[in-house]
Amino acid sequence: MIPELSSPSVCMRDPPRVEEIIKTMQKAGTSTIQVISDFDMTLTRFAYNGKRCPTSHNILDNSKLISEECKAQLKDLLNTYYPIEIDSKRTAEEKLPLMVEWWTKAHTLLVQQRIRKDMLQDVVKESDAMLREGYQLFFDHLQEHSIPLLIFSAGVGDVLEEVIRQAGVFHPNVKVFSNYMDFDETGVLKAFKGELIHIYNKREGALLNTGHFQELKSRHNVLLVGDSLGDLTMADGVHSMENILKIGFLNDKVEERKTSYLNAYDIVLVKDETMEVLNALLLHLTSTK
Ligand SMILES: Nc1ccn([C@@H]2O[C@H](COP(=O)(O)O)[C@@H](O)[C@H]2O)c(=O)n1
Ligand SMILES: [Mg+2]
Repeated sequence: MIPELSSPSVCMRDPPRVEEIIKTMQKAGTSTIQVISDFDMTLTRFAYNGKRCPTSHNILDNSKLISEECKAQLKDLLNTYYPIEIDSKRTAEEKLPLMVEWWTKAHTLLVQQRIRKDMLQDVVKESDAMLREGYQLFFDHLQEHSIPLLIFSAGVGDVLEEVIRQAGVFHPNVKVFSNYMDFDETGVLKAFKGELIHIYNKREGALLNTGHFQELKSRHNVLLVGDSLGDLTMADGVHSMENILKIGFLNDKVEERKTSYLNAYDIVLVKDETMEVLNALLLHLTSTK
């Protein structure tokens, strides 16, 4: 049906079921579809030329806005908590309080750095942030077909918005739900706004009062894209969902995590830094034949 689904990076637990969902969604038409995607390591690359690409947090962590002492502290946090985040032997329940601890400590350190809002543009420009190859087609195609894209991220909203703005793809159909910085009247970071979003609370609760899914209540077919098992709850608030196709990028610790990803995601893209499969799927879903 879609040749790209036979590429070596694609793994599926139940290919006939995937085919059935795709057929049903294509038949229902573009006006019934919405896309919900994670940001870091899903819309952005995990690595380039053998080197890790930064998350929206790391873009700040590695920037000129952060003192050397604070950089070392943020790196220590990353070295302590990231292995826990991707540890396949620990349950989500075990990890949750530790993830809250990571995010809270990192945000406290960032606030202490008195980051200036007007510097964010430069910091993103000077960073190694990279959207996945094929991002232009992905964003433009969704926009052309008026398909809403919700980016649901536990990263830093102001930074990730700047990444997509600088890439020229922050189209009107894109909404971002993330951790936003709160600046004082002089433009200096004083806190993070609202309820903390970390990788294990991406669900209805966080979006409940925003009216987002209420506005999209006629879009019963969801394409969910993520890179963490925590991303699987991003569509929990969708009204009367009829079909959901879950696509997961498996970037790191592939052998240890493959089984759990195959059990949770319909399509698993293993060490695939591109949006080729996702785009082929979108082109198929929006075709009329
Ligand atoms: N201080 C932190 C906390 C988290 N991260 C990474 O960000 C990712 C979350 O963002 P999503 O867009 O993927 O929701 C998460 O996977 C953490 O590894 C970080 O880099 N620094
Ligand atoms: Mg992610």
